[in-house]
This record gives sequence, structure tokens and C-alpha cells, in this order.
Amino acid sequence: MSTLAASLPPRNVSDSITTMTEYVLPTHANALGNVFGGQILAWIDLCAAICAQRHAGRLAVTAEFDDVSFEAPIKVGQVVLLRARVTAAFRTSVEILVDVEGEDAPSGKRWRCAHAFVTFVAMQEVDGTLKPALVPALVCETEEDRALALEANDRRNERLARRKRAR
Ligand SMILES: CC(=O)SCCNC(=O)CCNC(=O)[C@H](O)C(C)(C)COP(=O)(O)OP(=O)(O)OC[C@H]1O[C@@H](n2cnc3c(N)ncnc32)[C@H](O)[C@@H]1OP(=O)(O)O
Repeated sequence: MSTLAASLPPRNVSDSITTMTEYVLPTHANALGNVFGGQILAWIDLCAAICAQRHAGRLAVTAEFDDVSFEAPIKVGQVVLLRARVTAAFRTSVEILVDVEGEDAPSGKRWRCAHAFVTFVAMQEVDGTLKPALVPALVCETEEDRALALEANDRRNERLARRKRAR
């Protein structure tokens, strides 16, 4: 952690956990009556953005979406539950994990739909230009938090290597 990042008060994982509930309407669905993958990605991005901004205490932009697989469909008339948490805070970026579940509200049945790791970069305006800004350190509160934070370093190294190859 840099000296300046150390001067920002650290934040707990639980401080920025963000949940969203969406109801699947016909406008969200394909010809099979299942919600579009792109619509789920948009909700993931929104949920993760709120979580990242709660942690960073400032505006944050999406830098990268890791691979997303859709494990089970969610149909018109069913509910989409999203839960975002910070898994790691680096210098100016944070990694967010978003879990997505489907719910049949009348029966209460729930199932896993998708999950995604999304990287956000905190931004601040310097002389009229948006620049990456330091983020607070993350305080892990549970064993699960600690495991996710540890694995985040490997995921970050892979992303940065991909980014370097693409340039
Ligand atoms: C909520 C929304 O939907 S926002 C809209 C969609 N998003 C956008 O428009 C963002 C467009 N992209 C950008 O503005 C820039 O590429 C930025 C801000 C993401 C990165 O800017 P850069 O000039 O590359 O900044 P820089 O090289 O200093 O990197 C800043 C941080 O971003 C991280 N980063 C940049 N690109 C990536 C990437 N592809 N994957 C993971 N992390 C990345 C860097 O590792 C660094 O993090 P660190 O300080 O924690 O180590």
C-alpha cells in the first residue's frame, strides 16, 4: 500500500456490500422468455459500480469484466437477485464479485444464475481531467473474505498480463 493510500481510512468488506432486486419483464427477455445475457451484464455492472463507489468514496469506472458464464436461465415474471462485494482493493482499483441468483417469488425457490468479477478504477478530477485516484485499503472480516482477497492477486496478475499482450 502506498503512503497516501495508507492515509485513507480502511473500509470493511461489509461497509460496501450492495444488493439489487429486479423483476424480469417481457422487455428484458429473448424469444424463449428468458432474460437476455446482456441485460444481466448491465445489472451486474450497476450493482458492482455502486459497491465500488461505496468503498472508494468517489466515482469509479468499469475497467474490466472477467469471463461470465450463465449457469441457469431466469424467466419473465421471475426475480433477479444481485449481491456485490469488494474482494480486493489495490492502489486505484478494486475487484468486485457479483453473484446473481434467480427467484420464483411465489414459491421462494432460488437458484444460481451467474457470477462475475469486475474491476473498477476510482477517478478524481485533476485540472479538468479525470485521473485514477487512490482507494482505501480493504479490511477482511471473515475467512471467506480472506480467501477471496488472496485469490484476487492471481486474477489481477492474469488481467494485467492480458492487458499487456493486447497493447
Ligand atoms: C460504471 C461504468 O459503466 S463506467 C463506463 C465504462 N468504463 C469506462 O468508460 C472506463 C474507460 N477506461 C478508462 O477510463 C481507463 O482505461 C481506466 C481509468 C480504466 C484506466 O486508465 P489508465 O490510464 O490505463 O490508468 P492506469 O494505467 O494508471 O491504471 C489505473 C488502474 O487501473 C487498473 N487497470 C487498468 N486497466 C485494467 C484492466 N483492463 N483490468 C484490470 N485493471 C486495470 C490498473 O491496474 C490500475 O490499478 P492499480 O492502481 O490498483 O494498480
